[in-house]
Amino acid sequence: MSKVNTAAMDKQNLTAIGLMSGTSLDGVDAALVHTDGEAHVKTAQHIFRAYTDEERAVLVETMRQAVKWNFVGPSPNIFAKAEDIVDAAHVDAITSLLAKTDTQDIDLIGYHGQTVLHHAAIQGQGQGQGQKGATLQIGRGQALADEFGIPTAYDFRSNDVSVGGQGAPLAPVYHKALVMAAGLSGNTAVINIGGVSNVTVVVADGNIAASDCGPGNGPLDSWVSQNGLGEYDKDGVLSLRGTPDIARLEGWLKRPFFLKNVPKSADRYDFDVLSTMHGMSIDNGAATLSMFCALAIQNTLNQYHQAIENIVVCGGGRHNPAIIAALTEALSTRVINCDDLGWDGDALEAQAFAYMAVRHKKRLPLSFPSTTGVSNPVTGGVLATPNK
Ligand SMILES: Nc1ncnc2c1ncn2[C@@H]1O[C@H](COP(=O)(O)OP(=O)(O)OP(=O)(O)O)[C@@H](O)[C@H]1O
Ligand SMILES: CC(=O)N[C@H]1[C@@H]2OC[C@@H](O2)[C@@H](O)[C@@H]1O[C@H](C)C(=O)O
Repeated sequence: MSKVNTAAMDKQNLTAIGLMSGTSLDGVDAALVHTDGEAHVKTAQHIFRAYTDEERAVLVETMRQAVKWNFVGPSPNIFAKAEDIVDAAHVDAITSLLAKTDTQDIDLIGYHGQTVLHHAAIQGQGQGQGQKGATLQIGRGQALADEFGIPTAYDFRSNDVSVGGQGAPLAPVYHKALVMAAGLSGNTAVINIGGVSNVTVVVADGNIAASDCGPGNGPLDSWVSQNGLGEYDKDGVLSLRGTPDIARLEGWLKRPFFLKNVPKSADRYDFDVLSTMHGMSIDNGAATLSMFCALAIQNTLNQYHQAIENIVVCGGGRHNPAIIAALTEALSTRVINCDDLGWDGDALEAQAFAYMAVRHKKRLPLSFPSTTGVSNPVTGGVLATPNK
């Protein structure tokens, strides 16, 4: 199958499929975007392809082995099997997306892959002056390029890490485009609550700053599944019944991650608080973890010392009323569900990688000193061109 439109490559607006398999390991989001990689963004269809329980079990085990491997020596054998699963799930996702659209001329695919291990760069005295981090996203860009006959940008984080950046978050450049198009007045924070949470502050003149905040739904998901109650706290039912343990929260918030300056990045498994939760009821544990997510976001926003008029929330955590209530209380302000601005909060990260694929193609920067701590704005991604 070939859907490449090489003649269209030079046009200002390109059509790209963006793909994201996030730290929650719930599945793959695929989204279609028409964009010039700058101010013009027109979003189209989105689909979600869930991982099966068997697939998720392999990915969870892969991450467990990745932590032990720690980037030292040959990578664990399970990585190849996990990469097959990740590639195949993305092929399914693209196939379903293409079946849902009349658009035939796809110029690019932006393939994030699955992060299996992420070590943040250690901050130094100046931007980009510390010790470099390391990051690994599995998923073969060439496999998708060959399968669909569409050039595929992948490995978006390595370049930033190689020049001393945190390698994350990268979505801020897309958040900026959405905020500017929405015409909100005043400063805006876009908060993504996935397995890990992150924020982009877009100030009224268009400058951006960003950082990971810390735990999103990750620890709560682990608590729920460890207690045999499913994959996540659906609609916040458990959290809403419980009472947060303030003393525990105060202790958790003294951990090194929270003492670092923005911009900083995190791995889903950087917050091993579950080992300190023995004896808690399921409901109180869930309530405490929902509030942990909210306080981590508050802690990050406080570092900007800036009035923020609009707080916009996207990512799966916006579906959890306990997290939203805790966030509203912590920030003493109303939070806006991004869907109310006409954004699709479940598709946003996939859209961001479509947008970034186009920026890669145009050699535009993906990250900035104020978003990942790199010394200078840098682009990112590697391009796989179809062999057939
Ligand atoms: N109805 C719901 N009620 C409560 N929580 C929900 C609901 N729907 C989704 N979630 C939460 O959202 C999570 C998925 O969010 P999302 O897809 O944004 O994460 P991700 O993209 O995998 O993570 P990251 O952004 O860290 O890469 C689920 O694991 C769950 O915790
Ligand atoms: C290393 C990695 O995969 N980080 C993810 C993760 O999930 C949320 C947060 O942590 C963010 O930093 C990033 O993803 C988004 C898409 C980003 O780079 O903006």
